[in-house]
Amino acid sequence: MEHSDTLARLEATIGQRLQGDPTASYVAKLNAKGVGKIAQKVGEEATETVIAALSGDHDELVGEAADLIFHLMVLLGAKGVPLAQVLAELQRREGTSGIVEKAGRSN
Ligand SMILES: N=c1c2ncn([C@@H]3O[C@H](COP(=O)(O)OP(=O)(O)OP(=O)(O)O)[C@@H](O)[C@H]3O)c2ncn1[C@@H]1O[C@H](COP(=O)(O)O)[C@@H](O)[C@H]1O
Repeated sequence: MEHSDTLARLEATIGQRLQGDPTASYVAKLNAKGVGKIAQKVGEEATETVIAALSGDHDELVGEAADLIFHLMVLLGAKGVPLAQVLAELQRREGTSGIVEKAGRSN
């Protein structure tokens, strides 16, 4: 199965589950707690990803990165931001340099 389709399938599943039964779905349970709780989970998973990168092993980092991306996808879904819009923004940046000239600044 193509990995490139995985995020699209996950987005569709999350979209179906957001308003689902909180006793049967983690996505529905998290969404029922509000966007603040989802955002908090993204922050926690980001921190765990950083810790895994600095002191964990390869598999730990893979797992934490998956948790982070999943929770970010839930946040985007809850906020009504289509993944395609984020991918379009990344595509727009393709070929541009990440180094931006800052006039009058030396750092
Ligand atoms: N990819 C995931 C995924 N990754 C992690 N998790 C869940 O995220 C939770 C994170 O664990 P934590 O210990 O940090 O959080 P918690 O203790 O459950 O919750 P809090 O204490 O923070 O409230 C765990 O319950 C994991 O099972 C996921 N749950 C669901 N998915 C995908 O979402 C789909 C829909 O899931 P449901 O909504 O459960 O049907 C699934 O088919 C999967 O594809």
